[in-house]
Amino acid sequence: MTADSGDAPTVLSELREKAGTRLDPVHRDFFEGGADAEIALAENERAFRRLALLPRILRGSGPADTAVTLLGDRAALPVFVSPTAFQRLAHPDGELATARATAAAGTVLITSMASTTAVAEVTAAARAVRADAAVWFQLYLQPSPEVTDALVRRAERAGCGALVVTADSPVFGHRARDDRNGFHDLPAGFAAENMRDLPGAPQGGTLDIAMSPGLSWDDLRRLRAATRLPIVLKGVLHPDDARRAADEGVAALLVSNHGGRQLDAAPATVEALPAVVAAVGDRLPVLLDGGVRSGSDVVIALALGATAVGVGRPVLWGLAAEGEAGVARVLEQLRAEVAHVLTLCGARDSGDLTRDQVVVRGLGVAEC
Ligand SMILES: Cc1cc2nc3c(=O)[nH]c(=O)nc-3n(C[C@H](O)[C@H](O)[C@H](O)COP(=O)(O)O)c2cc1C
Ligand SMILES: O=C(O)C(=O)c1ccccc1
Repeated sequence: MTADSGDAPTVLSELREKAGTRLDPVHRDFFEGGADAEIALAENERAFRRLALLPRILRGSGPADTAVTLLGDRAALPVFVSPTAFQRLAHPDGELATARATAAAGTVLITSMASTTAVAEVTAAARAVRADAAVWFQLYLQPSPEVTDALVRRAERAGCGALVVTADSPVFGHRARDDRNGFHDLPAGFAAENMRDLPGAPQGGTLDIAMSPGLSWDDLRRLRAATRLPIVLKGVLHPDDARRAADEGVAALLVSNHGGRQLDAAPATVEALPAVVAAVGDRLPVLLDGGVRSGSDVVIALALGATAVGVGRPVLWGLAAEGEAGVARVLEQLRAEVAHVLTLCGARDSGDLTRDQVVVRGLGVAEC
């Protein structure tokens, strides 16, 4: 039996399958799952498949250059690692393996506030591989400013180059798989290591990560005043919020629906991207994550105006399947695919791509 057309196995899909055989099914559901009916989760991938790339020809573009600059950090590929929680549940080396592989690939790691390894250990592992490795810290603003401040100091001391503030989680999304499995906490022997020794934390234990619907632009402004680190706002979908974020002095935006794990009715991120780019693309870098599974997906997002894109689950698949080597394989595969697709599109780099090169599949008949 052959796979349905469009479903041929890829390096990433094979790592996903291997991860599935290695993971505890409860943890696999936690990593793979989305909110509610998992519509946003499915649509992130499907929306890329509804788009096509119109190649340009005979442009003499030469070999592709996949490198981009992200907030002053050089990335060898326009793909960064999006923050994902609890990586030690995927592999014993957890966040350390991800940090080493990402540093070796020469791209940016966004490490989660909900990591099972302390941020200082994550940055140390990355820097041991590459002295100038870029690690950014993902932050959920906490209702207590003292707690937020302590987390920011921790990220600063660890040498993080930016704070990535996740703003799409005024409450935790409903995850039906986790509810069914009764998965709501880390198992014994694992902890959210960044949450130790914070104001209000129990002696020897960790403070729970709070999500709060009370947070506002005022809280973001307070954060800006409390740090010199650039701030990336994660979870932007509405162009008016993009404009407001730019007005507030945010350094970059990350168009994201949290991998379909928060608002299930949220649009696919690649469908939300063009309006955000139109609103603020000339003022600050616009990043995207959600559903990126191939070099074509990356190039489509770049042609629509993204500076770079993030991958969440693909990194977890590599990690669960093969540890550090698996994460390295995911990033190398995407780098090679991006280079190949750029060349096939007649582009040396993302600056050669134009918006008109992205078309919607299935609408071509009207033009005939
Ligand atoms: C298992 C898992 C854990 C996640 N944990 C976090 C997190 O701690 N903080 C955060 O901002 N986003 C988190 N996300 C969302 C990712 O940063 C990212 O937006 C999403 O995974 C991108 O979609 P993709 O998985 O299709 O690549 C998580 C996603 C997954 C799948
Ligand atoms: O699962 C998630 O998507 C997530 O963001 C998260 C945040 C805190 C703890 C665990 C997971």
